[in-house]
Parts: sequence; structure tokens; C-alpha cells
Amino acid sequence: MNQPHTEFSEFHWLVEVLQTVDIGIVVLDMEYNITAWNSFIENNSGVDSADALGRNIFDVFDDLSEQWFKHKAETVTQLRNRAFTTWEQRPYVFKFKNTRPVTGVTDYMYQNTTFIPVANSAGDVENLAIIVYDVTDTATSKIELGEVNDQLALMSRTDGLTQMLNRGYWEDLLAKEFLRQQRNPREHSLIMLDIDHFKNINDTYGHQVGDDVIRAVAKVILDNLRATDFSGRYGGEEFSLVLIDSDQQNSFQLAERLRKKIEQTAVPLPDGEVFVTVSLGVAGWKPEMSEYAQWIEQADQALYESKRNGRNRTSLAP
Ligand SMILES: Nc1nc2c(ncn2[C@@H]2O[C@H](COP(=O)(O)OP(=O)(O)OP(=O)(O)O)[C@@H](O)[C@H]2O)c(=O)[nH]1
Repeated sequence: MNQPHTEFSEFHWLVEVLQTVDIGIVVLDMEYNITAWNSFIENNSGVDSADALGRNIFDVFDDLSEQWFKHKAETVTQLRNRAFTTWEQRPYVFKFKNTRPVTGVTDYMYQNTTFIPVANSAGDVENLAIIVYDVTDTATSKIELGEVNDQLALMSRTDGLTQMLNRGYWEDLLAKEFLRQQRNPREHSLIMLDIDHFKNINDTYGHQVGDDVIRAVAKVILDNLRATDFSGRYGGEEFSLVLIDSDQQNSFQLAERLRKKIEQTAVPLPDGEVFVTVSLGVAGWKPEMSEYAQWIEQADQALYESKRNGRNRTSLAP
């Protein structure tokens, strides 16, 4: 005698809960017409439940991908299995505005969603429920963390003063290129370049001007290499370059071009300008080299020969 009343109050209580929870609930029939629409969906879509009920979901959300949605829904109802989508696979199913204070990361609510087949008492699937979780906070912090990590990765590869590769990363690239050379040799060359009497620049004009000189030399190098070449700041006023598909003789010519351009590059001073010269050493790759350090060593020896012979010149490794 009490049974119907209990069931009714339980139902009422359940509906109350569904209206209050902080997740979205949409229920559709097999023709994709809306049969339930809770307050969360109402508030975020701006469509009242009274207006939504009975309407087709694709009319209410005209940017909902019909093909994708139907495929998902059919899989769920035919297999009688739940299915999930995460914001990483698809940022949102229903396009709701992001209600958070401006994050700069997203204009829309990131959502995880669950598709649930709903069977009647006879066991036939007659409805499809879609549960929507607002995961904007998690998603934005994960995206921001990813951006910070990218930034850190870039910083860990780059020299702060010149924006060239730093020595560690340049050597990593050299090590990889060296391994490729051992398998499939080509005519690559390595150049070491050092600013002449740089200590005098610092001592005469101060470290600020010294830094400007280093930046100016780096710019000439970067502006004159091919996209496939790679250069790094090897030490304070020393730079290292790998020229791809350039034999020792061609690389000597490029080194001379760099040397002359740097010699003609004026670095501004508060009251005038200063010019510097550089010394260079060029070493082509040789099959007898068993490790990349020997390649650097050969270019270094050629560089020191340039220094010994009076600087502002290029020497070739023997
Ligand atoms: N301003 C500035 N100076 C630096 C930096 N890194 C290294 N140095 C200076 O570079 C100078 C290098 O001097 P040395 O190794 O004696 O060589 P050099 O004076 O160039 O003489 P040679 O190479 O023989 O022609 C030192 O005084 C270092 O303090 C930097 O990032 N900025």
C-alpha cells in the first residue's frame, strides 16, 4: 500500500539530486531527441529544460559533430557498453563557454564525458545518457605545465646571451651527426672560431661591451649558415659550427667569409664603435676518427695554429 508512495518520493529525491550535482546530464532517445536535461546543462547552454525537452540534440548544438556523435552513440547502444571521451582526445563535446576568470588558455569548458546506454525494465536500450564533467581546471593547469616544460626544454638547449645552441646541446647534435657519419659518410666539416684578444675588449670597455661583441659575432655566424648547419656557443668567446655537406675546402671559404664579415662589423659604443677579429680552425670529417672529440680536437689545433700565426686568419687541419 505504501510502495507507490515510497517509489515516488525516491524518484523525486533522485531528480532533486540530478538537478543539484555539479555534472551535466543529458538523456536522449534513439532518435537523438532530448528526454532529460539537468540544471548544469541548462546553466551552461543557456537553454531551459522546458525548451530543450523533445528537441533534437543536433538542433540545440548546431556545432556538435553529428558523424562523430552518432558513431559514438551507436557503438554504446549496440554494444551496451559505456564509452568515455577525455578532453585530451576531444576538448569538449558540448560547446560551453569557460566560466572561469580569464585564464588565457581557453574560451571553452574542457570536458570529460561518459556515454551510458540506458535500458528499460525489459532490458531494451531505449535511451542514451551523456554525463559531462567540467575538467577546465585540470586541463588548463596541464596545458600550462606543458608550456612551461617546453620553455624549460628550450632554455636548457639555448645560450641565454646569444640565443645560439649551448655547448651541451650542440655536442649532443654533433654526437648524433658523428654516428650518422660512421654509418653513411658524407662531406661534413667542423669549424672552431675564437674572438681575438677578447680579454682586451672586456678590460678596455667593460663586460657590457664584451657581451655586445659576443652577440654581434654570434649574429654574423647565424646569418651566414645554412638551415641544416648547426652552431653553438662553445665557451665564453668561442663558437663551434658543423657544416653539413661541405668539404674542408668549401668550409675554408665559408670560414674566410665569416672572418671578413666579422672584421667589418662595427659594435656600437656609447661614444663610437669597436671592431674585433676572429681566428678559425677548419677540420673535415675523416673516416679514421673514432669519436667526435677527435673532430673537435683537430679543428681546435687548426684554430691554435691561426692564433700562433698572428690571429685574424683561418687554418686547415692537417
Ligand atoms: N663579456 C664577457 N666576457 C667573457 C664571457 N665569457 C668569457 N669571457 C672573457 O673572455 C676572455 C677570454 O680571454 P682569453 O681566453 O685570455 O683569450 P683572448 O683574450 O680572446 O685571447 P686570444 O684568444 O689568445 O686571442 C676572458 O677575459 C673571459 O673573462 C662573457 O660571456 N662575456
